[in-house]
Parts: sequence; structure tokens; C-alpha cells
Amino acid sequence: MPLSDATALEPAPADAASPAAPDDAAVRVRGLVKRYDGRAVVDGLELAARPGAVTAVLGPNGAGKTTTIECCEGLRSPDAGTVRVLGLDPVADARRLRPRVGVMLQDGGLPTGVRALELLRHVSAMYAAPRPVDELAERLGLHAFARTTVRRLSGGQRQRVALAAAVVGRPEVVFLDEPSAGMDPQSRRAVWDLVRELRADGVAIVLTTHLMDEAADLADHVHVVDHGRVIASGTVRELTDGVGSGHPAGTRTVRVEATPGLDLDGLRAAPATGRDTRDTAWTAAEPEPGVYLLTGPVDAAALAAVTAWLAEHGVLARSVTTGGARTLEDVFLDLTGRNLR
Ligand SMILES: Nc1ncnc2c1ncn2[C@@H]1O[C@H](COP(=O)(O)OP(=O)(O)OP(=O)(O)O)[C@@H](O)[C@H]1O
Repeated sequence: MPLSDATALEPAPADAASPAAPDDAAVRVRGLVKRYDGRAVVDGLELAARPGAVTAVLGPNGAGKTTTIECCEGLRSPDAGTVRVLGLDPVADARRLRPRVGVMLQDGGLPTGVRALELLRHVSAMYAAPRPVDELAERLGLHAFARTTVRRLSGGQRQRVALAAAVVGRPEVVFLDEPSAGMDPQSRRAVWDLVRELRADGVAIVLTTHLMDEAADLADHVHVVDHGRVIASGTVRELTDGVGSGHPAGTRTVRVEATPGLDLDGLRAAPATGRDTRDTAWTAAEPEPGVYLLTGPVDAAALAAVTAWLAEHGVLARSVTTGGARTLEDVFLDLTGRNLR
């Protein structure tokens, strides 16, 4: 999706530009530029994150995500542009922001000689009204390695301690740089549940991730970053629902898993059976044996017609699901290319 489409998906920031209008974004980045050795690794980046929402920043390795997040955290100073977190400047107003912002760095950023639970207790003591440490430790399974020093923790365990430390102070804004990288599926679920709970409590959550399922499941808004700029922006549904894909808007997919070798022409005609819509609105493919993708204007009647066709042909499908015309990963690869960075 070209930038012009991305801009169309992003709510117009015009009112926020006026000094009189309050900005409802908890995080607002405008025209951010950050250079290393004369090279702009962040190059005019625009980003907004709202309270009570998960904002995901996706992009290939080296795209500038961590640098952007670090500018928001006040760990780096922009070379140009503005960054506002809760209306404040993360560098100049660092002391005022510290109690209101939670940060989970990509490398953990934790002191290594301290025991895990001791560290969390120490961090919680810095806040006026922290979350109960034992409850948080229980939720993230920290008790199993409570007395192990951070140095000796596994990568996933260290990530869990870093997340606990980021949220223990009941922050209004949380920055999570690849929060579930290296975590086992159980830990990842615990992290996702915690993130959803923070969102329900009105926290603005900004996360970077390389896991497309994480972004698709969690994010209310996605910014795709490449070469230091946002190249597409919108909800997951907006990004995957045919916009910029060559399909008409509203195009979706019925995915059927069943026995291989079904009659593709028959299946393609099935959704339009007995209806005014023409079957030419549909395409059918069997991208791998026994997996069928029917792409077209999916609605309840079309889905019923597909299952009726399967029944007529004595086929008991293992699964029938509907979704966007493309996955978030398809969109990501289309936008950023398939070459390694
Ligand atoms: N301190 C630094 N000095 C020089 N170059 C740097 C520095 N920090 C980052 N870079 C470079 O800036 C670019 C952007 O890095 P950044 O860490 O922001 O990318 P990213 O999108 O977070 O990547 P990843 O997905 O791999 O974490 C990279 O090319 C990186 O090598």
C-alpha cells in the first residue's frame, strides 16, 4: 500500500496540529528524524498511539522501530521532528514522565546481579501505587525462578521479568519492544492476556513485534515501518481487507480444509448458487493439498452455500473459516518485499 493510502487510513491529525485543540493521542510522533553517522535511520516518521488501545509497529530488521521507540522513551534525542508522550517531551520532561510510563527494552535492560523477584520488589517500591508484586509474579510465572539472578535466567524468563518491571507501577503508557520474543507458547499467552487487561484499563500500549499473529491478535492499530518511515497504517482489518490488494474492497476469503482433490470449478461456483451474484466474482484455489481458498464477497449466505455444497458432495471439512483476503504477513511482505535485510 503506498503512503497515500496509508495516510487515508490514518485519522486526520489536523485538529491536533492546532495548539488550541487537545491531542487525544497518548503518544504522538511527528516528522521524527534520527541519524547515525550521517545516515537517517528514522526519516520523517509519523505515529500516534491512543489510550486504551494496542498500537503495533511492524517492520523488517533495521527499519528503525527500536530507534523510534527509544526516542519515545527519552533514551535518544531526535535530530528533527517532535515526540510527545502524554503531552510531554520524553527527554526534557523525563522526570515527570518516569512514574507514568512503563518500558520493556529489547535486550531486557535489567541489572544482572539481582534476583528476579527482589528486582521486581525494588522496582515496585519506586511507585506510589504499584500493582501487588506477588499477584503479578504469579501471573507471569516468576515464582519458579524468583531467587535466580537475572544473569542466570533464560531469555524468555528475563523477558517476563522485564515485562513485570514495565507494568508494576501502573503506567498510563507502556512501550514493549518485541515483548514475546523467545517466549514459550504458555508465556506468550500470559503476556497477551496481560496486554489485553492493560488495554481494558485504558493504558496506551505501543509494541514492536516480528510475530504477525501477535500483531493480528492484539493490535487495534498497526503501523508498518520501512527505511525509517511509516509506509502503511490502519487496523489489521483495513490492511488485510483488500485495500491495495487488487481485490475490490470487502473481498474476503473462505478457507476450507478437507480431502485433497475436490472439484475446484464446482467449489468456486458454490457461493453464488441460487443468488443474484455472479460466480465470476469468486476465485478458488488449492494452494496446498486439501486446503481451499475461496475469495470473493463473503457473507453469511455465501458461507452457507459453501457448506451446503460440501454436504452435497459428502465432504466433512476439518475446518471452514472466513478471513481477510490476505493475512497480515501477506500484506507485510507485499509492502516490504521478500529480500533479507
Ligand atoms: N547507536 C547506533 N549507532 C549506529 N547505528 C545504529 C545505532 N543504533 C541503531 N543503529 C542502526 O539503525 C538502524 C535501525 O535500527 P533499529 O534498531 O531501530 O531497527 P529495528 O527496526 O528495531 O530492527 P530489528 O527489527 O532488527 O530490531 C539499523 O541499521 C541499525 O544498525
